[in-house]
Amino acid sequence: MQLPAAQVAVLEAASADEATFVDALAEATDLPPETVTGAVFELEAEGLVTVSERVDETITLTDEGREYAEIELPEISLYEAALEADADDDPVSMGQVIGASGLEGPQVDIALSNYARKGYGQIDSGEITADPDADPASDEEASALQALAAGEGLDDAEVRDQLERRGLLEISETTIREATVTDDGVTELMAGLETAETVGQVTPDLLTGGEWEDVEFAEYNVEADAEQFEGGRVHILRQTADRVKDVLVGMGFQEMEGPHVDADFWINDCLFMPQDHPARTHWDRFALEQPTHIDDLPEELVTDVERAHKEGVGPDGEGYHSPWDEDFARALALRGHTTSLSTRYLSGEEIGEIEPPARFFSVEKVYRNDTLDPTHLLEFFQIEGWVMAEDLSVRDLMGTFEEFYAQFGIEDIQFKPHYNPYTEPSFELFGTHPTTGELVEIGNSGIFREEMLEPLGVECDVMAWGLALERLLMLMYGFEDIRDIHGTLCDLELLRETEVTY
Ligand SMILES: N[C@@H](Cc1ccccc1)C(=O)O
Repeated sequence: MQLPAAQVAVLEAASADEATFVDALAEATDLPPETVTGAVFELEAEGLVTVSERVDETITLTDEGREYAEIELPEISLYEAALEADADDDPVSMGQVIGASGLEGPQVDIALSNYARKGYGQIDSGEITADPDADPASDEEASALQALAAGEGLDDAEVRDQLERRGLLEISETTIREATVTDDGVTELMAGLETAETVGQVTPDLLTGGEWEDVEFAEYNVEADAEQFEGGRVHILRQTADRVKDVLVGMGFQEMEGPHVDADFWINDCLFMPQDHPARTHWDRFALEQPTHIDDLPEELVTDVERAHKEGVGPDGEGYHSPWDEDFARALALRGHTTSLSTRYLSGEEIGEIEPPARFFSVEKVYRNDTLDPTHLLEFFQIEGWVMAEDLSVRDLMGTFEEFYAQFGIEDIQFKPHYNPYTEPSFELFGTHPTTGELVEIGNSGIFREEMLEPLGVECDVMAWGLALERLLMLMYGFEDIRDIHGTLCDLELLRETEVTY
């Protein structure tokens, strides 16, 4: 029998009595392991050897993991500082405890995001408590890091996954293959093997000399292990945002654009949000220090909005009967929702008066001073949208959402009655998380009230919404913590491997 040189060498080096590792065959034949792997598969295809394989895992600590194994986990430092500050009796200021803990930079985030999860205590609105019964000495993640640093293994899969997610260890997998010569292989070996010359690479000489016509070319081995390349790619949030835009354009919507920093007038007053509404003080807006106020507001609109706030609209109108201050409306802030774009467009300020029927959307960033947690970020993307047409009803609103979300494979939208000062009726939207099965709030919506539309000069119905792009991603890709896709704690593997297929 004639076989390529590598196969002859491998078959001769292998044994019929026991399985031989590819690495051992590589050493015995003096061939690179990938060549041996290729040869082994080809011999298997000829029925001359059998191949068995298993996947071996090696766990190694990252630099950060090694650091925590030596010093301690940031959440433990935070816990110790909180205990020291007597946080087991009363909640104490988080800033003070962080200062005392000696944690700095990203470690603060890391400590905060693991603290409550691991039962060290609670963090709420700038205050921290420490559970006196928590015991850092029995912290499973800390013990696992120490065991790994000491060269021991780690069997607890849950702890291992958690540490991997935290980027404290890396798991690499290698496929180990072994070959055993079959009876047919033995027969061929006894009969004597001849070496067939094969050519792996076409050269200019082969081509110009015409030799290529007579040589035998080596076959491609598509199963050989190859190096994995991790190039840059578009973030799944961006990919999904682009997809959302495509879907909305497909549904007949036009895109709105506008300032990230805007006057409260456009963000709140035009939405019939009373100036003493708790959200306007406690919504923790990010105010601007420089400049503090907008220069221009359309005068006539200011008068009409003020009147709606004070007296309401129509003959039986009811306003808020509370003071309305133009200076307050001129104050600048990072927008807490993109409904500021909707008020700008509806007022005619952006592209002139809009005639019904019309549909507009934006997929843009908004800013809220929330507490960072698995479902809340301080900056996130809102899918804003509105439809202006005669005689709109809640059926139109729900139908639009069903059509929109179905494009992303989400077919079980649920609605809950809600309240917004600017819509009546109002609905929150929920979807089911694919892995936890929990209901996740994904948006807020409603039909704009007269008190909002009349001053803007809109004479027909407008239904509108603000949906959370990141929450849509959670439903689509099944991750449970928004920080898996954003920021310093993101899950690189998830970002690398998630296919955006819709
Ligand atoms: N502005 C609302 C969303 C919304 C927009 C338009 C109408 C109703 C609700 C929010 O941020 O939650």
